Amino acid sequence: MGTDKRIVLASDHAAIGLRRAIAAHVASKGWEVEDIGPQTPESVPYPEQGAAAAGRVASGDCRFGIILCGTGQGIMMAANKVRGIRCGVCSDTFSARMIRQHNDANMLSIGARVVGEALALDIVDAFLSAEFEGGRHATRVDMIAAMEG
Ligand SMILES: O=C[C@H](O)[C@H](O)[C@H](O)COP(=O)(O)O
Repeated sequence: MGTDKRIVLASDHAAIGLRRAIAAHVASKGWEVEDIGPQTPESVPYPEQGAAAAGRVASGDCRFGIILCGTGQGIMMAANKVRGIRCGVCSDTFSARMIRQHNDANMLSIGARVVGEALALDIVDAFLSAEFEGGRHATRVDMIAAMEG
């Protein structure tokens, strides 16, 4: 299977259960899942987990990344420090679709203490089924890339 159907998942300790549910869900949709963990409930710092997942996307080894922490915010901040990563936190399906269509996001972050499992799976589906629209949006995404120096 090529990298176009490979997705990396990672979380901190606050989102293990939801991460596993998402992993099973995307695997059932035909995605090859690389799950960075953690697998045990001990506290793990979200910056390390976000950076690890972002590295897999930035390297081109994974097409997308889905990351989770309690709010989705901290791990998103860490992932966006990695060159080439565009990650948004989503608690609704509209935003999940729009960060693909307008922002060409390559990572999605979800807060496990914010949204329930059913909504989280819908958010994942919205993200993975949307396509970047290019055009005027590409110009703006290029401006973000230019900020990376
Ligand atoms: O943005 C940070 C995340 O929400 C973390 O999951 C959260 O800060 C972890 O908190 P705690 O260490 O109290 O479980």
